[in-house]
Formats: sequence, C-alpha cells, structure tokens
Amino acid sequence: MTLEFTKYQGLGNDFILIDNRQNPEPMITPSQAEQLCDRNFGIGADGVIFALPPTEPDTDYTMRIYNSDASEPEMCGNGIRCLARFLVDLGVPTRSSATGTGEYRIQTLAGVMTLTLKSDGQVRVDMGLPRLLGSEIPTTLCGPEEKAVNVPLSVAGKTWDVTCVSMGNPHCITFVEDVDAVDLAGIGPEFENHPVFPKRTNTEFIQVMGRSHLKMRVWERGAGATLACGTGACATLVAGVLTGRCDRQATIELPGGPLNIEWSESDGRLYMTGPAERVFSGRI
Ligand SMILES: N[C@@H](CCC[C@H](N)C(=O)O)C(=O)O
Repeated sequence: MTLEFTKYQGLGNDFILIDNRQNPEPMITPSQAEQLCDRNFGIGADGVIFALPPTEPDTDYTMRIYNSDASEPEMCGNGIRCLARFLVDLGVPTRSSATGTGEYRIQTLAGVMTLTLKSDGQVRVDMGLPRLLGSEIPTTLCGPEEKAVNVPLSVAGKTWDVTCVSMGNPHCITFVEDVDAVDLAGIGPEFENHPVFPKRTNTEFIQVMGRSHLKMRVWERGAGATLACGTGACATLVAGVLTGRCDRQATIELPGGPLNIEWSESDGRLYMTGPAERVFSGRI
C-alpha cells in the first residue's frame, strides 16, 4: 500500500495529515497510524489526522484523529488548525464570513468547529463550550451532576488540587509553583491512567505568570509529553477563571510557543488563535 501524506505542526504539536475526502472511513487502521507516528521506525508525529467527507448539514469536512498510541480522541485544537492549513493547501475554497475572512466548518466527534483563516496566517478556532459536569468529563472525582473545581486528588503520594474540564476530550488541570520542576514523564502517566478518569485524561501543569499569562506543560492522553495542546490551553483558561487566577483572555505559554485563548463572556464559547505550518509532504 502506498500512502500520500503531509506533515504539519502547530507549535510543535505535529501531525500526519491524510486526504481522505473520497471515503467516509479512515484509509488506515489505528495500529497503522501508531506505526506511522513512531519517531524511530515511522514518520514521527503526535497523531494522524484524516480530512473526511462531511456527513452533517452546513459543514465542509469531517476531522478524525488517531493519537500516537492508536486511541481515538474526540477533538484536537492544534490539529484542527493544521487541518485548516491542509485544506487551503489542497485548494479547497473557504466560505466567506461576515467579516470577509475565509472560514471552514468542520465536524468532529466533539461537535462542529468554525475555523477562521486570519490575514497574518494564524487560524482562529471557535472551540465551543467547555463542559464541567462529572458525567461530561468524565470523572468520578465529583458526582455526575457536580463540578470538580479545585478538588484534591492523590497522585504519586502527593495531594494535588485539580480542576476538570472537557473540551470534548478530558482535561485535568493543576496549578503549581514552578512548572519546570514537574517530573512530567514520571507523574504524567499516573494522572492519565488514574481510576477516577474512566476514559483516561490529558493533564496540564500550570504556573501563573500574571492574570493574562499562564505557563503550561502538558502530558497528553495517548501521546505523552507534547510541545503544545490546544484543547488543553482552552481547558486551562477555564480552570484559571473558575479558580479566580486569571482573566478571560490570556496567553498560554507552551514549550512550543504561545497560544491566545479567550473565554467569551457574551456567548460562553472558547476561541483559540495560533499558528499551523506545513513541514513536508511524502509517500510511504
Ligand atoms: N494535542 C491536541 C489534543 C489531542 C488529543 C488528546 N491527546 C486526547 O487524547 O484527548 C490538542 O491540541 O488539543
């Protein structure tokens, strides 16, 4: 089998993009995706993203993604910006928005996202509403109809105060004094596989630098330590606002660079703005 692909990255969170527009099912299996993501024996990436035909009205395409461990998450913030750039590079015409900028409407397992192509090359994504109930995360840290905000969680012999937010996919956020001192590879897997998270979790460790500046390191479900996580940055801003640590608009500083996140007061939705760049194309 020969597969054409293009590699993209959003702040170093990197993905293999596949033009799957002719078929509603991904053209490779999760285990093949895992092999392609291998950084020593494959192409190397945090995940594989498929541009699939639309199945919902008023959408242009459908995005699905496999993590580098072959699991399938509901959504990927950096990945969906890369998909916008991929569609542009494939010559897919955009819709024109009220403000005259190009847009795509993309269906994901977490709902429909609107992507706006900005004149400076960045992509702005309407990431939708955060979900906070225990049943929505999902987590058993609180009741199904309750919120887990600043609740204690015991991991690796230490008690961490955590806040849980779903952006379609689960996030567990904890604020620390010094984010660089966190042993990500040591404790990340313990958070990810903690029994209070039945679908595992992404975990964000956050240092507050100011009310509009948070520094973040992430351990992703199914991908480990990555250089950036868009859904994680959105979930972090929500956790920061809910715990009174930051304003509703902030720069989230990630190892791969900054993301601008806004939690709109008027519509309650999260807006993420950041870069997405083509790295190379190939055939395997
Ligand atoms: N890096 C992504 C998130 C990808 C999915 C995540 N690993 C999960 O399993 O939920 C982002 O930018 O949001």
